[in-house]
Amino acid sequence: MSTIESPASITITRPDDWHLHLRDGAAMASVLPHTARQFARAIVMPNLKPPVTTAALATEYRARILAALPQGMAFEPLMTLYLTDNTEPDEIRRARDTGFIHGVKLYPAGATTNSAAGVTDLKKCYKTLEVMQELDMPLLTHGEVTDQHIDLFDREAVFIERVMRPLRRDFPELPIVFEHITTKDAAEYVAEAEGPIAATITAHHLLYNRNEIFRGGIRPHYYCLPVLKREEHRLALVTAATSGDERFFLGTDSAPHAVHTKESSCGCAGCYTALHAMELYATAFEQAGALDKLEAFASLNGPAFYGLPVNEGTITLARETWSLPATVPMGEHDLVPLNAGEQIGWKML
Ligand SMILES: NC(=O)N[C@@H](CC(=O)O)C(=O)O
Ligand SMILES: [Zn+2]
Ligand SMILES: [Zn+2]
Repeated sequence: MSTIESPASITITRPDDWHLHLRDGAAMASVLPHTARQFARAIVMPNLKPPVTTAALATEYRARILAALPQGMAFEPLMTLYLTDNTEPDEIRRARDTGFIHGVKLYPAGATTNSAAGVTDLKKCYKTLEVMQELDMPLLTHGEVTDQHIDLFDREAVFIERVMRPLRRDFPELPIVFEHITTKDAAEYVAEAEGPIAATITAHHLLYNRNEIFRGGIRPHYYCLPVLKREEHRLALVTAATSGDERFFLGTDSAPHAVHTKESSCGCAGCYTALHAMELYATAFEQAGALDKLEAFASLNGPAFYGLPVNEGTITLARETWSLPATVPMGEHDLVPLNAGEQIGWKML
């Protein structure tokens, strides 16, 4: 692609989303076309109710996704399993045998949306992790400790010390994706660690710091987990994403929630960006003067880590201003996308 700083458009290899929430049923049917328009493939998170804990459940979930895909749209869901204290090692073998399950997700119990069935103590999973390491099955981590005594803004940094370092010492060959990193600590850890480790970065964590949650009042659509951090952390994430380091790749963490569950006295965590993800990433990369690094981050580094082919075909993003809708349907409800009603300066054609 072009390396000119302010091109009228950019064309890159068709990208993938390496961290996505699609939900299920009617909600999934409403949001799926947004992602399928933007991305060829996505790593589909397993935090349904009940969670996707077995290869059989993932097989059924995948079939429901493919059945909901509008005619003429090409999209490949890359499935994941939800790790629990009781996941059997043989379940990993069954998952590997499907050929379409590409990772096992660690949700520390209580860390985020639908994580109640998550892992209480990683030591309980060691036999299963051994098989994952043997089969080269990536562990995808929501990297926050759940200790209520730890300040919310410090939970990712503490996770590195309490969970990630011991885990990587015990399983040095296990491929790990540190999902949706939000801190300088995580960006530096991933850049410097030995062995097979990578990280996904969301568009909203590249564009916003924590002020955004409180600008002019409390703004629930900017609340996600891990929560937005200080500006110095945002800058470190931009540096990592635009560095060309192949350990960093795109994961939107687009997380649809019905509007009434976010605009509430105890609102859910999650930002919806599936509608305009590539436009947001282009904005962030342009601000950093690094549009020429967008293709590696969005389309090349993820497949290399997961051992999958790079997509065929391209997408074009044009410098064109358009407005995000105030809401979009989500099953029988509506959701409010991030940047609802705002203008954005790039448009995916
Ligand atoms: N990111 C979020 O704030 N929410 C995600 C869960 C997650 O990725 O932690 C969701 O499922 O809604
Ligand atoms: Zn998460
Ligand atoms: Zn997520």
